[in-house]
Amino acid sequence: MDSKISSSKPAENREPPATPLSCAGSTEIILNSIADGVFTVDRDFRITWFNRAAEIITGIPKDEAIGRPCCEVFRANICETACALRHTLETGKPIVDKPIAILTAEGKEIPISVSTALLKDAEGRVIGGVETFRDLSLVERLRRELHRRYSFGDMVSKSPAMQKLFAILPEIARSESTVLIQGESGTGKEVLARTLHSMSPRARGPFVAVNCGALPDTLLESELFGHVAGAFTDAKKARQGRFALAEGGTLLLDEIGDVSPALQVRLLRVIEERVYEPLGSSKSVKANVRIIAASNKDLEELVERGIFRKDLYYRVNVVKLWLPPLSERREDIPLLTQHFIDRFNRLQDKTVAGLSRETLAVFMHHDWPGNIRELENAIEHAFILCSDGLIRPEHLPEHLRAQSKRLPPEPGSTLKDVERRAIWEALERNAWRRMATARELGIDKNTLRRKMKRYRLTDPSPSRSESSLSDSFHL
Ligand SMILES: Nc1ncnc2c1ncn2[C@@H]1O[C@H](COP(=O)(O)OP(=O)(O)OP(=O)(O)O)[C@@H](O)[C@H]1O
Repeated sequence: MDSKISSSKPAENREPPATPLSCAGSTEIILNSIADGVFTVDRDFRITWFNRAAEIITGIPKDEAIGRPCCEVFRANICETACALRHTLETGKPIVDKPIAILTAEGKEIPISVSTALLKDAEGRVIGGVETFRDLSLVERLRRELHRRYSFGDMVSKSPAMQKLFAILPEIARSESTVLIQGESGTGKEVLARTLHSMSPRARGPFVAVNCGALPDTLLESELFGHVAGAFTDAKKARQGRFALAEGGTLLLDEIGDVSPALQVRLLRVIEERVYEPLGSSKSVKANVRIIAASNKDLEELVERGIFRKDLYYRVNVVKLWLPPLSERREDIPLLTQHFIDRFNRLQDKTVAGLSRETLAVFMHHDWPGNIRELENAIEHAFILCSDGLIRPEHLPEHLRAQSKRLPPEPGSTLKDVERRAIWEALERNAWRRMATARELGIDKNTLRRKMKRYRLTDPSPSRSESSLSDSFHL
């Protein structure tokens, strides 16, 4: 992406122009009428042209800007370390929509996105660079407002079901009732339990989580209740259990549906009477702990099947909260995505701006069996390959990348759009077998081949694409 703007200097002169570049009349009118800031620099990074929006965004009049080094005028947080224009002038490569911050003339920091390109004269010689920039203050304000409206502690969601949940959480947090959180794996049961704890009067006390499904029965028992020295062969010293560690705070019993019948009895007692005995001890210990239980299994069904005690179920099911799977709250995908991008940008000091259109389409079509954890992992994966700009399908984990090839073409209303989509749908119906597809569409196979080439329709399945090539005809 090269930009050509006529220079007032003779083209053969390789020295940076001493006088400002002048845009041809109509170009200048156009550049001054757009909302994006535009400025050009010579090869010494001195500003040679500055449009009206650049004056408005930076608060610096054109006459003051022209001739000065761009870092003095622009005062961006990347000027010293990662100047976008320097990168473009040194590598010849443009930068697109890099989010940065600048200081205005009033000393106010504002977020902007910048794009850069080489500036060439009429003969194609590089005479400097051009930078366009967009004020993101409003976008940022709206984003913060959205975040405020749709967030609750560390959780974000705009889905109606979750909004209802957020509305009752403060009251639930204030009470001492035992809470049961149900939802598929990765839907946020632990983060919800933490949120409840942090909003409760016990917030200054500890939050302790124990995954009851991860330990065998005997270990889990000593993990929960602790043991005295000599309680069993390896118990050289006494050890506190999770109930003791959670004293004065909240204990999350995660995957409670996996607890054995014997241990269910012990849990029932501690929940009912708030006392327990460490292993090997006959002395009862008081437990001042609020209990939150969580399960990705349907406890009611486990009760019906006789796997989970009914009385324990009623004890933990005082307040039941259900977290819907991500596939049932797709409206949350963009919000959660931005939430994780912001978090990884902060943690990894990167400037990833968001998702490309294709990536967003992949995310919106995927079923997310691993729910929010899977989404978070996909974005973390993308951050390995992407430091700034937009996350594109090639940055995604393989299983998602493969899906990007499966997406239907963008809807459109021109005859070409409609034809492209009809061919894609017929190919999908016929598992991308061209003979069968051509037959269904009533066209000859060479016409189908030409149209597939024109519309860039390729078989998304690599293994099949070879066989479908050989079973019908060769490109
Ligand atoms: N509403 C949300 N907003 C932001 N982040 C969320 C939300 N829900 C879940 N997460 C994040 O998703 C990840 C998985 O959440 P969490 O561990 O709480 O799920 P879980 O249901 O307890 O999973 P499991 O059943 O496998 O233990 C965590 O990193 C959590 O911070």
